[in-house]
Amino acid sequence: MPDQDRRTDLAVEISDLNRTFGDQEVLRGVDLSIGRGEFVAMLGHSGSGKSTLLRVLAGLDTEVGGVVLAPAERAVVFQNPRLLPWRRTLDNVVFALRGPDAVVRARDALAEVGLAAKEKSWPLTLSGGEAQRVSLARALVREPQLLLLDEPFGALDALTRIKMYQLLRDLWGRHRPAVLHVTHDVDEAILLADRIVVLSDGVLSLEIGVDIPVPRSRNAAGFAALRERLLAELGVTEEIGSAA
Ligand SMILES: Nc1ncnc2c1ncn2[C@@H]1O[C@H](COP(=O)(O)OP(=O)(O)OP(=O)(O)O)[C@@H](O)[C@H]1O
Repeated sequence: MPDQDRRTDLAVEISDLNRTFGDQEVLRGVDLSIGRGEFVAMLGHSGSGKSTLLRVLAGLDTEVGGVVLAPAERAVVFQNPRLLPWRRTLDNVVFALRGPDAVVRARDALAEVGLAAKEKSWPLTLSGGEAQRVSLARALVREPQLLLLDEPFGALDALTRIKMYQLLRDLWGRHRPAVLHVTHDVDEAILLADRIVVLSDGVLSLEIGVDIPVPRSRNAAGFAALRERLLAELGVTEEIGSAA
């Protein structure tokens, strides 16, 4: 995968991306661009091809058709924090970092996610939210131009999630990577993203800007309408308890 042309305003340019597994066409003619520093959320049903697309952008899958341009400096955060259990928290962030200032940078990154006091802790002693904060620190300490998030808050409780939204927005504001954030959560996408795309059976079926001023809340004007639009695109209705 070639490096993105540094003269453009785009961090990611995907055109006519196709991926098949056997005779299953998992991604079909996907076109997607992400601007430098832009925050894009991707919604889609289970099995629609979101993780496949993310893996392609991460450079983990090259068996594809079409053109994919993405920066070499990229980092991925998964639903499972994937910390190395035999390394203390700080050593997990230092891991794979080069240079004489690696430890200082890792300490700064841990402080940024509010975990300076946990640098000597073992990963198994951290809460789920703390472990995911370490995972974010490990990703951002390398100052990636592209941050790929694969349902990063999917395993967290609802209250921790809300705190993580704030943290992620703050981190993004300070470091300004381009972000592709894969989620099943429509509210999460609206609260966080500049633009939302919907992947339906391997095809990008909707692309929509989020025109709600920041700071955002679920009560903001336009939130409910956008939510309805996205749920309709996903083919979901929310009338729990209505007579069948
Ligand atoms: N390595 C693989 N070999 C064969 N099929 C695969 C492989 N990876 C993904 N698939 C198939 O591609 C389709 C899309 O999978 P993918 O993981 O991208 O979906 P997803 O939208 O991320 O789903 P979820 O939201 O459940 O994580 C699925 O039908 C899956 O079985």
